[in-house]
Amino acid sequence: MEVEGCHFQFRIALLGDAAVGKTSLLLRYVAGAPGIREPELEPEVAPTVGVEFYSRALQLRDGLRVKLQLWDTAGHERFRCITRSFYRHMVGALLVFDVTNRESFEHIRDWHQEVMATQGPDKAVFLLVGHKSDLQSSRCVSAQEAEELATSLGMAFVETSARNNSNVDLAFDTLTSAIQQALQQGDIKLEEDWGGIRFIHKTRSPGPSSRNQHPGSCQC
Ligand SMILES: Nc1nc2c(ncn2[C@@H]2O[C@H](COP(=O)(O)OP(=O)(O)OP(=O)(O)O)[C@@H](O)[C@H]2O)c(=O)[nH]1
Repeated sequence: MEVEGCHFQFRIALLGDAAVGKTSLLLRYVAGAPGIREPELEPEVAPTVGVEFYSRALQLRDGLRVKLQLWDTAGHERFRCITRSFYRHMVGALLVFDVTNRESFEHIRDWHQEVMATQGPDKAVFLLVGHKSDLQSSRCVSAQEAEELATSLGMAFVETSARNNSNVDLAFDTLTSAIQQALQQGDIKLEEDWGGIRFIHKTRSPGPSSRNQHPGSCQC
């Protein structure tokens, strides 16, 4: 995979039932980017209407630079036709449930199925996220059964808490690395007319020895 002077953009969505904590998880992740001060307290968040957009840049293990375009989707059923229209344009999804809400866990297969039905099997990489892990006393989904579900669906599992800032970076890093691996192995392919992954080439500025080349510009 070419690295120097180039980077990728990965489009990733957070999917899951209403109020499982998708916005809080995403706000915590975006606030944790280098140079951004962490929020002092988890803010009271309003339910998402349709889809909202965020981004964060990442440097991967081998020096590859990735810009994550992050889509926060509404969990409520009445927005489903809007969120569905985004599935085809993403390469990764965090399937989020609330460890204190059994129903949200039971709906994970439906979320997965819905994306697969829209996208086809070779486009999306998933991560199962058990959120609100700080609420241990009211937990009703064990880590073991979540692991089993993740394995049966062919994805990794991470438990997170926006309140404790626990494993937030790990969740996004795990998904990003899995996308990178799928790309390197050819399981996912770059396609001109598909926005899930964009390859952004930043050409060098012309030096004395490159006078005949067209001056390049960064398209990011
Ligand atoms: N204890 C605890 N509460 C959380 C955590 N993350 C979010 N919450 C709370 O859960 C509630 C719902 O959080 P949101 O982030 O709005 O959930 P959402 O999944 O984006 O909801 P929709 O936009 O309706 O789909 C809010 O009251 C949050 O404060 C967490 O890690 N721990």
